[in-house]
Amino acid sequence: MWVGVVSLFPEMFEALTRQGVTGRAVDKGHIELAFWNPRDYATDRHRTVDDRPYGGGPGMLMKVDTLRAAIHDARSQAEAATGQRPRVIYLSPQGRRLDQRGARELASGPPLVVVAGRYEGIDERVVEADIDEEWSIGDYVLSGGELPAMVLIDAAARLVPGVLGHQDSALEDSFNDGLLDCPHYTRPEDVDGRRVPDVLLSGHHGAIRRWRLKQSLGRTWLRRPDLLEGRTLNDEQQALLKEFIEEYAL
Ligand SMILES: NC(=O)c1ccc(NCc2ccccc2N2CCOCC2)nc1
Repeated sequence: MWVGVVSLFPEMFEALTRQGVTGRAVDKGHIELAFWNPRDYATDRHRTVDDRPYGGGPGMLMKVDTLRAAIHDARSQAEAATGQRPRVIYLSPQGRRLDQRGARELASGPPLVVVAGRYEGIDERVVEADIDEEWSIGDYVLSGGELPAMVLIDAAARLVPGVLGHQDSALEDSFNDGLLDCPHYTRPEDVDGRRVPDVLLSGHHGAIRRWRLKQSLGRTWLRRPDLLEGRTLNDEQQALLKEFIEEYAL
C-alpha cells in the first residue's frame, strides 16, 4: 500500500515507520510511506505556511499556495510510483466516520495521499479542488490532523496482506468481523485467584472456537447491541448467543 503524507510535522509519523507491525511492514515494503512538507514550498524568508482567515476571527489557516504545491507533488508521485491516481484524503471532524469497513476499503484500494491539517484547518477551495474525500476518526477535535492520519493509516495498513504475519489475510471477513473480540488469556494460569477458563486449557479446538465465538457474540450483545442490528446470525451463532444470554440472565 502506497501512502503519501502531506504534513507540517512529518517526524510525528515515526511512530508508524519505526515501530511494531507498521514499522516492519515499511521495512518489508508492504507499505510505502512518503512525505511532503508544505514548509519546503515556502519561498519567503520566514518560510510562512499559515495565513489569516478572510472575515477575521481567531487563529490562522494553512497557507493555500504551499499546501497546494505539496498536495500536487504527492499526487504526482503517487501516480509515478503506482501507475494509479491516488485518493486524496483530508482528516477533519467533518469527514466520513472511519470504521473497520472503511479501513478495509482503504487497504484494498488505490494509493492514498493523506493531508494533515493544522492551525484552524484549510481553505474550502483547496478542499473542493484538491481533496477527494474527508474522513474523521471520531467526534472530537484534535490540535492537528497528524494523529488522525496515523490512526487511518495504521487501521488500513494492518489489513494489507502480509502485514499481519499470524493471520490469514485480515481483509477476509473472519468470524469476529463486526463483532467485539473475545477475552484473551496467557500465563500464569492463576492471577490473584482468577483462573483461566478450563475450555482454553482443554486442547479441544472445536470447543475453544465455539467458546470464543460465544464470548464475542455475548460481549457484542452486552456492550454494543447496535453492531448486531440488521446482522443475520447463522444457526450456530444464534444458538451460542442464546446460551450466553440464558447464562447471563441467571
Ligand atoms: N476527528 C478527527 O478526525 C479530527 C481530524 C482533525 C482534527 N484537527 C485538525 C483539523 C483538521 C481539519 C479541520 C480542522 C482541524 N482542527 C484544527 C485544530 O483546531 C480544531 C480544528 N481533529 C479531529
